[in-house]
Amino acid sequence: METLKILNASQIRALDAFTIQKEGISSIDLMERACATFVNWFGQKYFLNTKLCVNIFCGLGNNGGDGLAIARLLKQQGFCVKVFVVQYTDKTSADFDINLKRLQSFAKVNFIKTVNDFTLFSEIQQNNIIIDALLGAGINRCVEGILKELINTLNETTAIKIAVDIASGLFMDNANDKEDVIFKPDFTVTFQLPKLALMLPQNYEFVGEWEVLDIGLQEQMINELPSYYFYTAQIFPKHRKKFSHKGTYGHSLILGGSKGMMGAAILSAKACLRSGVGKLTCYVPDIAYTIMQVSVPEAMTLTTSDDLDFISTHFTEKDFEHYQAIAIGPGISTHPDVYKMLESVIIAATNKPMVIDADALNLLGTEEGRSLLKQLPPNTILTPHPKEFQKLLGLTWKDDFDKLSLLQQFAKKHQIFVVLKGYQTAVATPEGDVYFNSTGNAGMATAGSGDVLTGIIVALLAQGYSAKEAAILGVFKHGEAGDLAANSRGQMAMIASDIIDDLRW
Ligand SMILES: NC(=O)C1=CN([C@@H]2O[C@H](COP(=O)(O)OP(=O)(O)OC[C@H]3O[C@@H](n4cnc5c(N)ncnc54)[C@H](OP(=O)(O)O)[C@@H]3O)[C@@H](O)[C@H]2O)[C@@H](O)CC1
Ligand SMILES: [K+]
Repeated sequence: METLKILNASQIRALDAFTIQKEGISSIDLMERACATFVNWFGQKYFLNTKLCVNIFCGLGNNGGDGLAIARLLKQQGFCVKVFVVQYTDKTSADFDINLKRLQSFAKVNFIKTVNDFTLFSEIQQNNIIIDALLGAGINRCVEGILKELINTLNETTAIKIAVDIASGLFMDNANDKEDVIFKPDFTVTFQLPKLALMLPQNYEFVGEWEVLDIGLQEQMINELPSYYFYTAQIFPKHRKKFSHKGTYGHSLILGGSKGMMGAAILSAKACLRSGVGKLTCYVPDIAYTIMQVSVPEAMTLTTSDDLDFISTHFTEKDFEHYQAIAIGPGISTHPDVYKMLESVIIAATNKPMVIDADALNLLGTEEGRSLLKQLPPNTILTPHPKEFQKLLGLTWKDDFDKLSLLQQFAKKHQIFVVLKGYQTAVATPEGDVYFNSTGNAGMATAGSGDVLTGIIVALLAQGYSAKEAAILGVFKHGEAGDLAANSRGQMAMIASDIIDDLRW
């Protein structure tokens, strides 16, 4: 698994200082390196597009210093560059001063002191670019005064907007107030490591697309610095052995379906079979026996003869002895008898890897259901979307940072894995770590998508992947398949079955 660690602003400052000391360079050299990397990225994106006018807005700290160095380097490459320094205070950083001198030796720098000076850039048009180097990691309060006016004005232009390191006004490690004024970039180009603020849905319009540029900060220290947060850049499945048979890859049991919701169980079953499981048994309501047999011929099907629309069986440990992993939830309905069934499964599944989804989560998210949470076998995987997670908690959150912290506490308290679904799905571990996913797209916000994920995860559990591997790898491959489906049809045309069709292992 390739992950990027997410560090907070003060850790990044320490990493910065350590790199400077370890390499025996000065901070201006590191700034130059970061800016050269940025300009290289920019050049690849807008290669020799000399019609573009690049308007760079600089603050007075090191983020502003970056802006000045980027201006110089872009100018040297033949880009049309205009530079605006906002004088909101008299205090400047040393590296800002050096870069201002370097730039002024061969280019004009415009200074903005009041709103009247906004006429200096009034001609910024659609095909132009705005680079935001006003404030970066050093932000410690919301923006006010001239900075606020400027950011509001820039946000109104139709130019392509790029933030250096992080959008000005956006806090890296904690929540902004709703009223805060923040730059709204199309791209955030951030140095070395992703930042926590980039992970959370509430910040989407203040992040845009984002990319990390490696500026060569010391790996050794990155590895040593503690963090709860990681970004899963890549993860691969294990190789299948040449001398293997279906018994090698485990037997999954999916408990799913009820009248009118058999599709959910079918999608889980198909996704499970497409994810390398050796054998699959589906336990479905009596009325759905034929539906399942016909829809998924590769799966074995079990049922009762009670003529019911839902599963109301009371399971015991013995019922599960032939299975390596269990999934429960897709389409099971929230009938009170189904709750009793779920309770029996949770009690009987001690020591069985298990994934719990959909209606099973709705049942656990009731007053009565929440008391069952403490009986969940350790390492059970829950896969709620935010609404289901809210029910499981029995309370709501102030903002996404608060939600994240509640997620960590919940996973720790119950010693389980929680897959909080959404863009950049967060997988929380019993240790309280969180892995944000890098694959997936908005086309996956469609009925049945979650059922597919459940099928993938239970297949991986049955094959002997640990709960952590199954959750992180499952989420990653689910998103990757979603990206393939979106590439071939477009996000709006995608349905959950396309995600199954596009699974590649
Ligand atoms: N780390 C790395 O690896 C590298 C980092 N690099 C770059 O350095 C950037 C960080 O630079 P930085 O520390 O100088 O902070 P920056 O964001 O420019 O702020 C400057 C000062 O503004 C102030 N201030 C705070 N909030 C404010 C507000 N709302 N409104 C007004 N003022 C406010 C506050 O000072 P205060 O007023 O509190 O004394 C603060 O000190 C980083 O994002 C990256 O671009 C690269 O060059 C090289 C590699
Ligand atoms: K910025």
